[in-house]
Amino acid sequence: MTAALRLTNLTVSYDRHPAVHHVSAEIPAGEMTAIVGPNGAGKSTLLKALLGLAPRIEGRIECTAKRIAYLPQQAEIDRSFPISVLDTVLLGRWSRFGGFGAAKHVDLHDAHHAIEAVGLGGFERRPIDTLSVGQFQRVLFARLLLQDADLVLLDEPFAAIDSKTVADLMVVIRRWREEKRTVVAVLHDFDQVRRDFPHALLLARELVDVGPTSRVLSSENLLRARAMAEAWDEHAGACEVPMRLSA
Ligand SMILES: Nc1ncnc2c1ncn2[C@@H]1O[C@H](COP(=O)(O)OP(=O)(O)OP(=O)(O)O)[C@@H](O)[C@H]1O
Repeated sequence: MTAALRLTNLTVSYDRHPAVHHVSAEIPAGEMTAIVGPNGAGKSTLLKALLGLAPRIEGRIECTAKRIAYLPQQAEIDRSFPISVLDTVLLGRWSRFGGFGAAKHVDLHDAHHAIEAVGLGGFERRPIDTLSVGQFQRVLFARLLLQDADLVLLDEPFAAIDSKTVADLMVVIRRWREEKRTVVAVLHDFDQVRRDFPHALLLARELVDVGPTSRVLSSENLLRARAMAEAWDEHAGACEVPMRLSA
C-alpha cells in the first residue's frame, strides 16, 4: 500500500488541551477513507491538522499529495455575502489566477462543466445566499472539482443533505477515486461508510483502529470508542516531557 498520509505520534491541542492524542496511522493513496468516531472525538481537528490549520501540532505528518482540497463543515462557512454560484465555483481556481487576476476562458469552461456535473446547470447567476443547504453543498463540490486536487478532505459532507443529493455527490466522489485521487471524509452514517468507503479510521481522541472498514467498524471497536470518548478528561493538560534532573 502506498500511503497518501502518514501520521506518527500526532497530538493536536487547543490551549494546551489535547483534542487528538498520540495518533499513528497511514491513509492509503488513491482510496476512499472514512474518519469516524463519537461527537468530540477529534475528527475535524485531525482534518485541520492535516491542513496546518490547528494551533498546536506535535508529532509528524507526512503527505505525498501535491494539491489538497478541503470542504469544511457548512456551519463554518459564511454565505451571507452577495456572490454568485459561478463566482463561488471559480474560487476553486483562485490559487492559479491570484487575488487580482481574471479567470481565463478555460477556467470559465471548467466552472460551467463542474456546475453541470453536480446537477446545478442554470444556477450560475444565482446568489449563493438564496440556495438550499443541499444546493449549496453541490456548489461546494463543484468548487472542489475545479481545484483538481490529488487529496480531497471532506468534513461531514452529507450533514443535513437528503438521500438524492448524497447519491449524486457520491457519484462525484467515486469518480475522484477512479481518477486515483485520495478521498478522506469525516462521516457519521456507519451504514454509508460500510457501503461506500473501503477504509476507515476510528478515532476517540486516540486511535481505536485504522484499516479495512469491515474490521474497523466491528461492534467491539465501536463499544471501545464510545467508552474511550466517555472516559476522556476534557480538562487534561498536554503531556509534559519529564524534566531531566542534572546531577
Ligand atoms: N477552536 C477550538 N478551540 C478549542 N477547543 C476546540 C476547538 N475546536 C475543537 N475543540 C475541541 O476539540 C475537541 C474535538 O473537537 P472536534 O470538533 O475535532 O471533534 P469531532 O470529532 O469533529 O466532533 P463532531 O463529531 O461533534 O463534529 C472537542 O473537545 C472540542 O470542544
